[in-house]
Amino acid sequence: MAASRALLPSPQVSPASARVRLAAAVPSSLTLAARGGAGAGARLRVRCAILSSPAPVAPTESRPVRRISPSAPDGALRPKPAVLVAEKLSEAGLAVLRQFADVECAYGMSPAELLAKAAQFDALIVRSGTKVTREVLEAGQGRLRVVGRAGVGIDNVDLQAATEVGCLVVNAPTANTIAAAEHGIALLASMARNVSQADAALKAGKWQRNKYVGVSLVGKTLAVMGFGKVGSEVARRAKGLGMHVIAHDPYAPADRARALGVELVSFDEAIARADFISLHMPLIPTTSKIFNDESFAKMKTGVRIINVARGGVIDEDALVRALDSGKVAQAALDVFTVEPPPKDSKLVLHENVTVTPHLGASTVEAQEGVAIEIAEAVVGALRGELAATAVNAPMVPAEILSELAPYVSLAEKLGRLAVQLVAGESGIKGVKVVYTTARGPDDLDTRLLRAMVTKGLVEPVSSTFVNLVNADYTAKQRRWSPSRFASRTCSPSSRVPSATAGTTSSWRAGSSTACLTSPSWGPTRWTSAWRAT
Ligand SMILES: NC(=O)C1=CN([C@@H]2O[C@H](COP(=O)(O)OP(=O)(O)OC[C@H]3O[C@@H](n4cnc5c(N)ncnc54)[C@H](O)[C@@H]3O)[C@@H](O)[C@H]2O)C=CC1
Ligand SMILES: O=C(O)C(=O)COP(=O)(O)O
Repeated sequence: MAASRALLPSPQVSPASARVRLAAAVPSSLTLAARGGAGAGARLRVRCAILSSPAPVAPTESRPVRRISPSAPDGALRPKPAVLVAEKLSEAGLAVLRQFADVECAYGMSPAELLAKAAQFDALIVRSGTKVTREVLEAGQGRLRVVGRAGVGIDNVDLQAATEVGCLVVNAPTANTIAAAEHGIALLASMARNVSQADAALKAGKWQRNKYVGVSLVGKTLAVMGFGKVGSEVARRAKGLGMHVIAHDPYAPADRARALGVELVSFDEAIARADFISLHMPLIPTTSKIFNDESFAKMKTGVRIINVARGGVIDEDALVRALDSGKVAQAALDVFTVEPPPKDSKLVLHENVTVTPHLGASTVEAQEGVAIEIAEAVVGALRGELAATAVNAPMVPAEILSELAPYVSLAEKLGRLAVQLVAGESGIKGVKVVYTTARGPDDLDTRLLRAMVTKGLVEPVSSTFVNLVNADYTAKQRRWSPSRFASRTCSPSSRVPSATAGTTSSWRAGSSTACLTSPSWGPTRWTSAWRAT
C-alpha cells in the first residue's frame, strides 16, 4: 500500500529530484490539501508558517539513482531486482523469488566472494552458515536493501550495521518451529537410551547390552530454557512423554505456560531442579555462555543437557569439564560455537556426547515452509511493503497503517519543507514533532510519521538514505534527541486539540504545522518545529 511503499528500503530517489522546489522567497504561509486513500474521506491540511528568513538549500552530495520497480507509476520498464541466495533454499521458495526477481544461487561462497557480490544485489538470502558482517553490509550500501534469513536465529547477521545502512533484515520465524522441537525430542530420547553410541558400537561389531543401559524419561523433570515457539512445542511433547516440565523465560507470558501445564521458574531454580535441561533461547549478549562453570555447579549431578538453540549459549570448555567430572552425565548437541566445529573438538568427540550437524530445521517440510516464508518476505520488502517479520524495523499493525497511510507522504514533505526553511541540515539544532490524536497512548504508534519526517529532513541535504529501518538511528546520529519526538493524546470529543509545539522563543526559527482530520480519530493535529542556529 502507498504508506508502506514510502517507508521501507524503497527504490532510491535522487535528493535533487526529490527536493521540494521552493523559491528563495518563501511565502509566509502555505497551505497544502490532500485526500487520504485508506482513510477514505480523511482530510488533511498543512499550514506552514515561517518565522525567520530561510536560506536556500542545495543538496550536498548526490547518490546513484536506481529504480527497480517493474511497475513504476509512469509505466516505464524497470530492470528486475536481483536476489542472491547464498545457501540452499528449497525450490518452492526459489520459484516465488523468480516470479519477481532475477535470482542467483551461489552456495558455499567464501567471505571474500560474498563481499565482492554484495553491491550487485538488491537482496541477499542466507541461512545460519553465512556471516552477514558489517563489511558485507557496507559494501552493499546503496544497492543491498534486504537481507532475508531463511530461519529464526539472526545472530549471523550484524543487525546494528544493517540498521545503520538502512538495510532491512527479515527472517522466517515460524516455519521451522516444529522441526526444531521434534529434533530436540529426538535428541532427548536418543541420548537417554544411548542410541547413537550403541549404533556405532554395533556397526563396529560390538554387542554391548550392559554398557548401554539408559535412563527413563517418564516422571523426570525437564527444564525448558527459553519458552518461546520451539521451547513451548518441546514442552508440549515432553508432557506427552510423561515428563514434569518446568521452564525459565524472563519474557514468557504466564498464561501460555499455565495453558500447557508448565511451571515458570527462575533460572537458578530451573537448573537446580532439572534432570534434563533443554535450551531454546536466542544467542544474544545476555545469553552468551550463560551455561558456564558457575551454572553447571548449581545443577544436579548427573543432569543431561540438550541444545538445539545456539552453541554460543554454552561455554563449551566448561561443558567438557562438567562432562569429565560427571556433573553432566550426557549432552546432546545440534549447534556449536564454531560451525562446523574443529575435527579434534573434545566436546564433539566426548563419548557421552551425541551430536548432529545443525539439523534442527532440516526436514523436507520445514525447508519448504521456510523457503516460501522468506521468499514472500523478501519480495514484499523489495516491493516496499512493511514486512511482518522485520527484525530491525517496527512492525506496524495493519489497522494503524491504513489510518496513517494518507499522512505518510505529508510527513516527508513537511520534513523536506522545513529543512529548506532553516538553511539546510546545518541549521537544525533539534527536531520536535508533536502528534496529537484521540487514540490512547498505548494505541498510538507514530514511528512511521517520525521516520518520514526524518527522511524529509535528511535526504534532500545529504547522501544518507533514510527509511523506517534507520530513521531513529539517523536522528540520533544528528543528536536529535528522541525525547524531542513527543506524542500526546487529546480527548476524543475535543474539536480543536490543544497541543502545539515550537512556539517558544528557543524554537523560533522555523516551524511547520500540519492539521490532520481522520474520521476514526476525530480531529488530529500535529505540529513540528525546527530550531535553527
Ligand atoms: N537448531 C536449529 O536448526 C534451530 C535452532 N533454532 C534456535 O532456537 C532458538 C529458539 O527459537 P524460537 O523458539 O523460534 O525463538 P523464540 O523467539 O520464539 O523463543 C525464544 C525465547 O527465548 C526467550 N529468552 C530470551 N532471553 C532469555 C533468557 N535469558 N533466558 C531464557 N529465555 C530467554 C525469549 O523470551 C523467547 O520466548 C533460537 O536461538 C533459534 O535460533 C530455531 C530453529 C531451528
Ligand atoms: O532457524 C534457525 O535458527 C536455525 O538454526 C536453522 O538454521 P539453518 O537455516 O538450518 O541453517
